[in-house]
Amino acid sequence: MNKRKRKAVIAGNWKMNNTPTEAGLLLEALIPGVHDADCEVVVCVPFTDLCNVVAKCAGTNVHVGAQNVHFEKSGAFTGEVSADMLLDLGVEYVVIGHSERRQYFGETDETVNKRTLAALNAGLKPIVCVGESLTQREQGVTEELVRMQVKIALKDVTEEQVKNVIIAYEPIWAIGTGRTATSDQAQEVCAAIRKVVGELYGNDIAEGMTIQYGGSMNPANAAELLAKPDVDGGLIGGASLHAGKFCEIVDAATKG
Ligand SMILES: O=C[C@H](O)COP(=O)(O)O
Repeated sequence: MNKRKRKAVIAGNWKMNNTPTEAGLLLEALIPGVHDADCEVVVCVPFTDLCNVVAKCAGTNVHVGAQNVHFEKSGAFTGEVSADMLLDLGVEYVVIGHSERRQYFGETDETVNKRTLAALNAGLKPIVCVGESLTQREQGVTEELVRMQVKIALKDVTEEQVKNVIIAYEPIWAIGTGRTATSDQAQEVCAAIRKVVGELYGNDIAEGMTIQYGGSMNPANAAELLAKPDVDGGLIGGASLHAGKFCEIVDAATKG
């Protein structure tokens, strides 16, 4: 039993990796390795894997997420997937506003807000990503930027709904680079996020919110990052593609 204030959420973001067949093989190794985890375990997988992954995770403690959702309910939006479609498949979580979507697919704070509302209205739990570029960090605007990203993402989200939101702090310069934020840097920004949530919704809601860190989290640095009081979990990219590494991170969160 760990001493965390909040239950940690360890989410693997597979990004554009793993065919349905490969997903099945990865889960065969992963599921037994996390069965006694004392944290929430989530895998956020490509749309094409969702059906198989939901079936494979049924009856286990592994929860399933998607990596994006469209904000309209239905209609002429070729290539898009709605929140109701995900929910009907048995999906529980959805990553929204990942920096790769902001960088390569024109995602903005406004569309992040629309997707967050669509996910919440359908009953999905959004994992909303925020974070600064290296230039923004060097210019000293990290906190200001992240505050703005959080405020816009949560516009019109009700007090009841925000209890189902997870915020993932992902400094862009730490994603896939092997360059992790120090545990103090991660703590500082996660605490700033909790503060702005407190200003918007009050301290009780802010204290209950799960705030993850993401950016080159791995078995070697997870325990130190997760030991910080405002870091309630991780959004893991590269290391989530290896069952052994992912299980070690889950283990670090379990030991707390
Ligand atoms: O969503 C996950 C993050 O982008 C982190 O990716 P990474 O662990 O490969 O740096």
